[in-house]
Amino acid sequence: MVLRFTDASVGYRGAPVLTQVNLELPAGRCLALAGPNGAGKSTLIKAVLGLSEVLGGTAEVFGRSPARARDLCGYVPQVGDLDPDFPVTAAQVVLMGRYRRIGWWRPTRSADRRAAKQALDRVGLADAAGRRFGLLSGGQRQRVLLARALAAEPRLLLLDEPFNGVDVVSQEAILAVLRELTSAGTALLLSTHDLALARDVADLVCLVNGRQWAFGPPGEVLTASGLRDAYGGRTIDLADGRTVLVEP
Ligand SMILES: Nc1ncnc2c1ncn2[C@@H]1O[C@H](COP(=O)(O)OP(=O)(O)OP(=O)(O)O)[C@@H](O)[C@H]1O
Repeated sequence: MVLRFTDASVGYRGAPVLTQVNLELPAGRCLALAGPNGAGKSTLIKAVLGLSEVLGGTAEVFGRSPARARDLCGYVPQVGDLDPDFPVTAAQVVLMGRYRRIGWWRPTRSADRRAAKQALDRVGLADAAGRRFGLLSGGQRQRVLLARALAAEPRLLLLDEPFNGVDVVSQEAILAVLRELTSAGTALLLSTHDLALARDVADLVCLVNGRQWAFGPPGEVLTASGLRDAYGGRTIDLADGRTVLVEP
């Protein structure tokens, strides 16, 4: 199993942010973390990376503690978390994805540069290699960050709100890569506010808000009553079988 959380609580400096996490993620599957702002989605992603604390229960990543599985995981942070003025090209950002393998103090080899180029190609941005990262659109920057994670050839890829502020072209490019990854056996954990997207792309959904409210296939988790419980809001059932959430 790629991920196995059992009665886990995660948080910072001893204070839990998200409790009662019980989930499993097998290889080649996509798990979406859904929940409102401040629900603890990023904190759970950081727990998998060993960047937030597991305060109770157990959290296994590839059968190890998160810190010991770090090299098997790739991470695509929220675009807004990065400083766009940092003076680097798209290709240099992607090359950073190789540092964990080669050590940042060692010179990159042609194999690393080739892997970085292939990763940029894969997200449809080969032409943008020499362009300054901060001058790319939000969607293009998100794709560059995806390419950086791909360059490390992870077996588990974590993506924090990968579709926030991303246009349709970039969203389609990202979705196509994510589908290729799961077909090749890579596991995905992504957070999203977009419940329709979670329903469409994920094999499994974990609904969180301070605690885990539900975990399972989208059809079982994203029900009107499940969403009402987790969000504490109202939902409207549409004729096409979808449920729309009305924030309180
Ligand atoms: N480094 C930190 N130290 C202490 N508390 C934090 C830290 N990062 C986040 N928090 C708190 O943890 C709670 C959950 O935040 P988190 O970012 O995990 O939620 P989220 O579901 O990802 O939200 P959003 O959808 O807004 O990104 C918030 O109350 C936040 O203030």
